[in-house]
Order: sequence, then C-alpha cells, then structure tokens
Amino acid sequence: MRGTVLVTGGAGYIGSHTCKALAHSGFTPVTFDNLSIGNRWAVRWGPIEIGDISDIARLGEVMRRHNPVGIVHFAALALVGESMTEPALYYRQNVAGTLAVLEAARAAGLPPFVFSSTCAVYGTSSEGCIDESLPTAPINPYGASKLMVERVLEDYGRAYGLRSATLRYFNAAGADPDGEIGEFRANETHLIPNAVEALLGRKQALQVFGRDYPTEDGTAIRDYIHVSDLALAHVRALERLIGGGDRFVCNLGTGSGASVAHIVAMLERLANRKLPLEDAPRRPGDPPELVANPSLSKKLLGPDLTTRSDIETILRTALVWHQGERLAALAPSLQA
Ligand SMILES: NC(=O)c1ccc[n+]([C@@H]2O[C@H](COP(=O)([O-])OP(=O)(O)OC[C@H]3O[C@@H](n4cnc5c(N)ncnc54)[C@H](O)[C@@H]3O)[C@@H](O)[C@H]2O)c1
Ligand SMILES: O=c1ccn([C@@H]2O[C@H](COP(=O)(O)OP(=O)(O)O[C@H]3O[C@H](CO)[C@@H](O)[C@H](O)[C@H]3O)[C@@H](O)[C@H]2O)c(=O)[nH]1
Repeated sequence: MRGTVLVTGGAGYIGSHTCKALAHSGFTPVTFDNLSIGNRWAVRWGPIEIGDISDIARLGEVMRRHNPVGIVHFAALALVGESMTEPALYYRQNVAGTLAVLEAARAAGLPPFVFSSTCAVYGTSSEGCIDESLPTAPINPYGASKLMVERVLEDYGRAYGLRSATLRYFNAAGADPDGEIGEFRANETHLIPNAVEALLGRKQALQVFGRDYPTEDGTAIRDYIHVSDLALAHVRALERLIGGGDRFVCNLGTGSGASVAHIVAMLERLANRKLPLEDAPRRPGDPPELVANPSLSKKLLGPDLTTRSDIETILRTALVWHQGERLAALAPSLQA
C-alpha cells in the first residue's frame, strides 16, 4: 500500500469517485465528511470519519490516527445560485472551513494538499478558451470563496512550505463507468442529473435557465468533464506532489463546450424519447460560457486525462447509473 489519503467530502459526488481512483492506485482513502450532502453508501473504498471541517480538534485527532501522506480537500458548498442568496454561508464553510483543515494539517506536518477550485474564479470569460494566465474576477460568492482559498494556499506555500495543487475544474459530469457510484444529492440543482431524472419521468420537466444568452442557440455553454477523468487527475496531482513536485494551479476541462440545448438533444437521441422542458429565466450568477484551455493540465498530469469526457460517454454513464444503480444504492439495506 502507498499510504493513507485524507479525503474531505469523500462521500460527495467527485470525492467518492476520487476515493475509488485512489484505492485503485494503491492508496487508502479515509473520508472525512459531515454527510450534509454526501451519501454514506458512496463511501466504499476506505473508512469514513464523520465530522465537520470547522472542527479542528476532530480533524486533528483523525489526522493523528491515520497519518495521511496527502490530503484531498473537496468538502465545500458548491452551488453558484445558492451562493448569491447565502454568501455568509459560503465564506464560512469554504474559506473558514478550509482554514481549519489547513491548521489541522500544519499540526500534522503539512502533507501535500490537493484543492478543489473552480472555473468560477474566472468570472465572465472573454471570447474563446480560458487559460490559467487570464485574470481572475469571480462574479458570484462561490467563485470568490474559492479564489480566497487559492491565495491562502499560495501564502502557506511561501511561508510554511506547503506543496499544493489547485485544480480549477470546469463542470464535473457523468457516473462511474462500472456503475458503482454516481451523482445523487437530495436537493439536486445540476443540469445533467436533473435532465436525466426528467427524462426518466421522476421530475415533471427540466427547466432551461435562459434562452437569451449570446451563444449560437441562446442557451449557456459549459465544458463538461467526466467525473472519473477528474478523479484520475486528482490521483496524478497527488502523486506529483508526493514525488517532490512544486505547487501548481491548473484547469481541468476538455477544451470543448456544450450548450444546454445540445445536452438536451443528445439525451433525447440516446434515450429515443422526448425530454419535457420548461423555459425559465437566467439563473443569477451564471455566466454565458465557460470553456477550458486544458493544455497545462495535459502537460502536468498526462495527455490521456480526458478519455471518457466526450458528451456521449458522459450522458450514457449518467443514464445507466440513474436507471439502475441509483435505486440499488438507495436501498435501506445498503444505507448502514
Ligand atoms: N460538481 C462540479 O461540477 C464542480 C466543479 C468545480 C468545482 N467543484 C468543487 O468540487 C468539490 C466537490 O464537489 P461535488 O460536486 O462533489 O460536491 P458534493 O456536494 O457532491 O460533495 C461535497 C461533500 O462535502 C461534504 N461537506 C460539505 N460541507 C462539509 C463540512 N462543513 N464538513 C464536512 N463535510 C462537508 C458533503 O456532505 C459532501 O459529501 C467542491 O469543493 C466543489 O466546489 C465541483
Ligand atoms: O436544471 C437546470 C440546471 C442547470 N441549468 C443550466 O445548465 C448549466 C450548468 O449548470 P449546473 O449543472 O448547475 O452547473 P454550474 O452552475 O455551471 O456549476 C457547476 O460547475 C461549476 C464550474 O462551472 C462548479 O464550480 C460548481 O460547483 C458546479 O455546481 C448552467 O448554464 C445552468 O443555468 C439549467 O438550464 N437547468
């Protein structure tokens, strides 16, 4: 075994897929999660320690017991729309919460640290793909809270020698290709799970937030990256830091964007049925278009980073999981 990795938010969507990828690479993932959003059944590749990231004493005790060779920090609130109405919550959880994790990590000798940042730090992108040299100018408190942590990591690196990777993901999507885990939150707001649930008749309709964006079909464009590709990127980022690599910041996306209307059309084609739609106003805080320039991530983490990230594979894996495994995962016998 290659040692233990502390995964905050390991019961969540990206965290659980990353635990699987870590375990497959020989690490033991230890999930630290308060289960406020994540699911107990999604923690399958290592132990869970229930706790809140604001609780430094609990974090310290868990770190002393497991002595991690690295920390992957996912735990956060992550909804653009909610951050517009509840900014205090976002700054408390995402900024103060991360400071608590970092303080506990200092007491544990500052193991390498991989941080979930977001393309929301860029704000409203200029024309074309976004690369890491663009200025950061978040337009919502969620993006602002992540950018603050990026700065903290920079300063911890300079002053305390913390080696960290800041990964600015674009839109995580899809489900584990083996069908073991997928995207499930009690109050879902994300496009693809909402669309799939509407397609399967579990939701009345998919709301389309805005058809008046300055894009070709009027709907907003995002760069969707398969969650298992994201998970692999975390393992590689951690390996790079454990191997002595320096602090780095990079995008994780594919370089091509898909509009809401494109996702809808592709889902209808794959399932061979109509998706019930309802037009709605733009969601506050949503930029029209966010697409990554993925060159730096491919250089640092490998050219084969996005092999599962074509829209068809993303939607097929999401559909398969929502159709079958989600029901099995939610069965009471598996909840213990
Ligand atoms: N989903 C995306 O498309 C996306 C894109 C960019 C960045 N991110 C970032 O990736 C990370 C994970 O996103 P996700 O989509 O898997 O989210 P998620 O909501 O599915 O998972 C977050 C996990 O953190 C846990 N958590 C939240 N607050 C906590 C606290 N105070 N203490 C302990 N545990 C807590 C939740 O229970 C949940 O298991 C977040 O930091 C998010 O900002 C996500
Ligand atoms: O029911 C829905 C849900 C979403 N959308 C639209 O679909 C696009 C994608 O929305 P969503 O899936 O909610 O993702 P984002 O708001 O782009 O945010 C995700 O992706 C960001 C990076 O772009 C991350 O930082 C966030 O944590 C993560 O929630 C946006 O234009 C939404 O307006 C709809 O039209 N209907």
